[in-house]
Amino acid sequence: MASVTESLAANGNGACAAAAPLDALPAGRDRPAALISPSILSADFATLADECKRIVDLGADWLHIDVMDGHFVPNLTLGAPVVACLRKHSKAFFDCHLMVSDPAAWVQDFAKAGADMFTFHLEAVADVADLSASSAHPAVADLAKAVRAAGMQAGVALKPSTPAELVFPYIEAGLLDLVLVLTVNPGFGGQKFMEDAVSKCAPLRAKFPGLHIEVDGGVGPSTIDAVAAAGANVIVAGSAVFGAERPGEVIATLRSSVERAAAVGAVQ
Ligand SMILES: O=C(CO)[C@H](O)[C@H](O)COP(=O)(O)O
Repeated sequence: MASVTESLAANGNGACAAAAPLDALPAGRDRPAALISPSILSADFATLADECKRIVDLGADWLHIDVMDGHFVPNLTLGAPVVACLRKHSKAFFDCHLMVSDPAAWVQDFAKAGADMFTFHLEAVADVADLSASSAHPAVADLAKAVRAAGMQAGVALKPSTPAELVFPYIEAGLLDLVLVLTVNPGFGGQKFMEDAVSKCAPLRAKFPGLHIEVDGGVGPSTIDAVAAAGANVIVAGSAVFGAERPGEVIATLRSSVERAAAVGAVQ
């Protein structure tokens, strides 16, 4: 699997190239395809395998799996054993978001369980005060490398209060496949979308045109246009999809908003 930086190098858009002005990006330049990743946090856990199949059949590209340890966030969900059970029923891309205090402890278990993306929180691995926009923190870099070495793609998640620039060193070093921008404080589905937080996507998209930028929290038909305009291409939606009368229509609405924004190319 090529890393983001390898892909950028291959298509002539090195990650270190000067960022284009936000309003001057050529239409669709290298932005990865729209991917809709419904969060199974809002599914009926009693029939999880059936819920996963239903939502993939209705057009979901990935399945977003929220893992919470009751410590990093004040809620408990599921762990690697449940992912392993789901893997027996689904070939879908498992987009796992680890809201846990010690993500390094779970890399091998999630790899064995069949996770495809392992996204850990920057704030769980180092004190935000010790992070910098210009140099990589060894604990974060080592964890991203360990995720890749275990055969998964590596993602880093940012709480709403964490600046986007703190993740730049790891993208520039070619260590990340995805950055997850939280637009709610992590822990629960069904919260109100924080519009301020989505503005973090714009500098990421301007500097890293080929990066997967995922937005999660309060995303649905009424908020997707702001998310898409900011440059996100991977869309997580829990209650808006699983709570809908016609989830397939919601998935299609989310996708077409991202595709429209990518065709225009600008980020706001
Ligand atoms: O990470 C999460 C919460 O920590 C969830 O993925 C997210 O909040 C999705 O739920 P909704 O779309 O209902 O806001």
